[in-house]
Amino acid sequence: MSVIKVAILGFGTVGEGVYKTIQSHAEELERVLGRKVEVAAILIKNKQKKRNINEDVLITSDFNEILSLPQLDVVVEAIVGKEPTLTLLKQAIQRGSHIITANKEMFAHHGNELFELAERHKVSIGFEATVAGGIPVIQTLRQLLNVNRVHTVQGILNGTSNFILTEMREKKQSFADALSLAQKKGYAEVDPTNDVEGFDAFYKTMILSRIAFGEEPNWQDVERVGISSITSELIETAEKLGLRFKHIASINKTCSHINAAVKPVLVGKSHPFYSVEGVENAVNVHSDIVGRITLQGPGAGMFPTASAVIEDLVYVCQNQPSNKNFTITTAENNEVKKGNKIELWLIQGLSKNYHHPLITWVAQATDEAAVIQATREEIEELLIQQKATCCFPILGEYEPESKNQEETVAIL
Ligand SMILES: NC(=O)C1=CN([C@@H]2O[C@H](COP(=O)(O)OP(=O)(O)OC[C@H]3O[C@@H](n4cnc5c(N)ncnc54)[C@H](OP(=O)(O)O)[C@@H]3O)[C@@H](O)[C@H]2O)C=CC1
Ligand SMILES: N[C@@H](CC=O)C(=O)O
Repeated sequence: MSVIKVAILGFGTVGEGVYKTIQSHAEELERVLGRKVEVAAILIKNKQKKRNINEDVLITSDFNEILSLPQLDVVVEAIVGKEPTLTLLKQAIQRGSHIITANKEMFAHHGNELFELAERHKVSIGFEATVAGGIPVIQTLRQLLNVNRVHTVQGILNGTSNFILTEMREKKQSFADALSLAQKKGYAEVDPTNDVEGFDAFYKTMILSRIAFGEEPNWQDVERVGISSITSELIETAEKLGLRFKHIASINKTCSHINAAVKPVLVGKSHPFYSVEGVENAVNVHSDIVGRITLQGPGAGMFPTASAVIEDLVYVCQNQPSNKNFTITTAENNEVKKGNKIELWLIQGLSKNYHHPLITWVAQATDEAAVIQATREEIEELLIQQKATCCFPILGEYEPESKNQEETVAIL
């Protein structure tokens, strides 16, 4: 019986998880693919590190040795950064191998280039692991929503950020300690600035936008804010109001263009993301026939990510065209012009005595923080004039948490 030969680039959290899963699920893979799957080679950087890899696997830091193997059906990429990754994957495609990547930074920047090359060489690309870890969001959008017109996609897309926010709230951990734990657990990027400043979620959002709307917004127009400014005090204040901080990406398409933002916002109990905690991610798709669908699951870590890669292994071995059904029908929202919509905000530092005809006070959390209703323009004006120190939008409805809370939070 012929065998499917795989090379894994990188043997860190993801690469090792893929290697172990190919072994632990060998029977299932053989059953579904009709052939055994064998890891032929692993590319690493540091040859001195001790690794638990079978002797018959080629371990090398020279990709040419992998390209020279007599058979190479699939190259799984789980290394870091745009280069040398892009170059290695192009070489793999040119050699006729299907590729699978977990590397969102590289894929957000160069996905289209790889698709064109893959099409010419008649190979497939799997990239499920680039967005939301173990949640099969790419396949869901690709296979289940061909006729639905998608209005909006919202998601918690960075496991590390959600983990940090949860640890800070539940266990009263400091930001630094929570980040350090996320690193130990293998959730964070090699450079965790990517996680906590929103770059990782931004790349994932761009990949999702391509799937959901067939195109991306202009990258410069996307508001990208990370969680590094969220203090324990802010988290505590929000909790008093029955709200939780979540780092949320949102994308929608209006008549003329795609809007996207990646930033910390507040959600109340009725929001589907309120209970998405720890390293979990969630993606909510709103489309015209089905309504709202929320997918939730582990957004980072060894085996959740390996799960996405292994399912992609089946997908590419069945030689699905890499770009199949990439564009699904989109609904055009006739939204009120950005900036003029009245929204709910948690605002800090605004004097209780401040009155403005266009600002409605909803609840006072502490002497320093309140929930107000205002347009984004008014909020920006308050910040420019330094009448407030910071503010965060509240998604969905705001309801005080309990009777008890109504006593402590003055509803005006
Ligand atoms: N961790 C996670 O939960 C998830 C990560 N990802 C993505 O997967 C990729 C890998 O992440 P992760 O496993 O966490 O990273 P790690 O840092 O744990 O592992 C990276 C691996 O890549 C190897 N490597 C790095 N640079 C090179 C190079 N130039 N040539 C050869 N090998 C190289 C390292 O080699 P050596 O061991 O020798 O140092 C290491 O084995 C990243 O792009 C990440 O964004 C995607 C989804 C989830
Ligand atoms: N660092 C990423 C890993 C998965 O993509 C995250 O925390 O989400």
